[in-house]
Amino acid sequence: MTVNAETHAGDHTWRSLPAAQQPDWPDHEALRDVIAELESYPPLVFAGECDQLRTRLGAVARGEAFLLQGGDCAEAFDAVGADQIRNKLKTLLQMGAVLTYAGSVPVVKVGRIAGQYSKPRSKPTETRDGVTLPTYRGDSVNGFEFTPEARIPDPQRLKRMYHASASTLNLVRAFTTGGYADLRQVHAWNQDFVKSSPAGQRYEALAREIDRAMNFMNACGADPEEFRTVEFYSSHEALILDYESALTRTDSRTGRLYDVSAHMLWIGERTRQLDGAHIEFASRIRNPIGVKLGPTTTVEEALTLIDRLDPEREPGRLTFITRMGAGKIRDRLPELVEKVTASGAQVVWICDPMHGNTFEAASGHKTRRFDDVLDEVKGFFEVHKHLGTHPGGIHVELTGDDVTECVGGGDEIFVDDLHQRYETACDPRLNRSQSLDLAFLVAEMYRDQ
Ligand SMILES: O=C[C@H](O)[C@H](O)COP(=O)(O)O
Ligand SMILES: C=C(OP(=O)(O)O)C(=O)O
Ligand SMILES: [Mn+2]
Repeated sequence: MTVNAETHAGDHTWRSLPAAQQPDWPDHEALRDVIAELESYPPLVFAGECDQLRTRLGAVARGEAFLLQGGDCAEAFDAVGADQIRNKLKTLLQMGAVLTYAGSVPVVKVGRIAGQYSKPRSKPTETRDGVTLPTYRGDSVNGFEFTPEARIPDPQRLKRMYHASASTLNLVRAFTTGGYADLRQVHAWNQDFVKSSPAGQRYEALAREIDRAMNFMNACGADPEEFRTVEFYSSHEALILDYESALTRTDSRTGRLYDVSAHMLWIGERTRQLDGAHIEFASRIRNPIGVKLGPTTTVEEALTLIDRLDPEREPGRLTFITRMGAGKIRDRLPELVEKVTASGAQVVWICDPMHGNTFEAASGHKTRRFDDVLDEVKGFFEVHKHLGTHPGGIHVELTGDDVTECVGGGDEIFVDDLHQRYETACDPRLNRSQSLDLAFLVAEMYRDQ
């Protein structure tokens, strides 16, 4: 074990700085008790695993690998079931297989999973039929149900977040190392899906090619054990700093701090203020860090973020997750990439084509068009191709379930279909077929690069 769970050394320099988007906990004593309890809990991940992910992301930064980061917008406590977790994982593994094989590139797989329970919101309250209540801020804070009781922030939920993360991660580790993720199962991940969907059929054809390639390698004497397990990492937005800092521990090997709630943490668009608590917190931990960059990001901000978060200029430490919107990426991204590259920093650039493309349908559903998502990814590839830099990956909101939350895709979903299976607690996710469609299209773009 590489983390000494006994020496809790939660870092508290962030406490003197303004922290955006923190819950208004009504009972501070209860919060203090919860923090003390969380501080005694064992780590969910080990420092050495975070270091390994940083090494993998270093390869992405150098242009030798591609990052696939995806999962729910908001995980929910009542969705910690084997089927839902397996479906999500299956979707990510299928996307990974498509990108690796069709894109001919090693893929680093990171889930928005086992900790993605906290949401920043654009408004503090929500009004329905004349009733105004605090907004839902994720299961770690309050309940989704639209009642005054459910919407009161309850610090006990932070402990449920820990336990839900632990159960999820345990299952993810079992699936990814216990044989289910064996590349020889490449067809099995597609059963129940193939017949019904064009994306599934396209995937089946690719899986047959992968089979042939593996038979060839076996015949050449390659070790089949190589394909038995898959490296898979967890990540979430580091939003509720009381939780993240309670899970920050000193690594006994190096004496440095790691947030052991996930392998990778990212700072959101709404909390990345240079003089704010979130960036301060992120600057103190050794995990790989992501920062979301929206369309208003200036070159100065990007360069200062690098100075604060990656002072040693270590490839793999810092990932910029751009989320400009399909209409803005071709205009906003070039200057950022150009100036950051000219500064000598080697960050990972990945594209979140979801958060700049959200709109409200006439039915009131928050949704995204598959075509806008695709267009933003295209813009991302175009910009990097033009500058001769590496399009390092994608960051997507998806689920393995057959939901109707985003419109378009090969198995077309129309605006009028949205109500059918609209299950997200926050933002609209790509369903399995839309996710696979996207993976095939991204693989083509990567190959053309
Ligand atoms: O990912 C989450 C959302 O984009 C974020 O919570 C803002 O959503 P809102 O505008 O509905 O509050
Ligand atoms: C809130 C999110 O994104 P952003 O910070 O980019 O708005 C998210 O990733 O769910
Ligand atoms: Mn979201």
